[in-house]
Amino acid sequence: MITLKNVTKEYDKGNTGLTNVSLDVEKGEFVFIVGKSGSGKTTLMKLLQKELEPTSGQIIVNGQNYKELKRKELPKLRRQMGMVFQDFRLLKDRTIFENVAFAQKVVEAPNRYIKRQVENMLDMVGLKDRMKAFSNELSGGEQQRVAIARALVNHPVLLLADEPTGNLDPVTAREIMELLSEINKKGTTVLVVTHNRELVNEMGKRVIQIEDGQIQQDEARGFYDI
Ligand SMILES: Nc1ncnc2c1ncn2[C@@H]1O[C@H](COP(=O)(O)OP(=O)(O)OP(=O)(O)O)[C@@H](O)[C@H]1O
Repeated sequence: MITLKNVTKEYDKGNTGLTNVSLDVEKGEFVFIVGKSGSGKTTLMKLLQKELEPTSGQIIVNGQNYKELKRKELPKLRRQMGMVFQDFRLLKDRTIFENVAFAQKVVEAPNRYIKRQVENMLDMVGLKDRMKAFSNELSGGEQQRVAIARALVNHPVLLLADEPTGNLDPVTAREIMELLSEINKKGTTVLVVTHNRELVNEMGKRVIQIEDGQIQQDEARGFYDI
């Protein structure tokens, strides 16, 4: 699903985001990305979204070599990926339904189809009965569920989550991580950047540890031992 070959990302003024990173993630995997602040985790996520270009090396996601991708093919690539962030990033003046439907409107699906899809997604995250509420009427955990529904409504093959539990209390964080795990069990490949040591150690998933822009450790049933 994801292949990185000798990927280096240097920022202006000589700051290095990643150095010579090679990595393979198979379809259907669940992977935690851990590492200290400034180690390069967000750089990796941005490279995968093609928000940043690597200085050198190759990135191939879902069979698409980023170097060969034309600008007009970018929206299609992005639709194959769902994104979830620490700060939820919902539209505050819109209802829950509209927040999720918005992602579908972008692909110009027919209204009846949109309604069914949005309701299915909100049902999956346990918020169908709140779909007329506004996002500021929801708790942090509920807002993150909406963000997850929005990320999945176009049926992406890959879900990228950057610190999805960073703003949540421990109980809610566990619920959100379990939801991501359930989504993964249904077939979506999931990458989660996190500082949540307890949940990483509990869940027994693959853990890739990044240190100073390089992969320090990559273990199938890893631990967060930084
Ligand atoms: N836009 C930028 N311009 C210059 N340097 C940058 C830029 N973005 C990141 N960096 C540098 O690249 C390195 C990796 O940063 P990155 O944001 O990927 O780390 P991170 O592991 O996501 O950190 P955190 O856990 O704090 O979010 C850091 O040294 C950072 O200062």
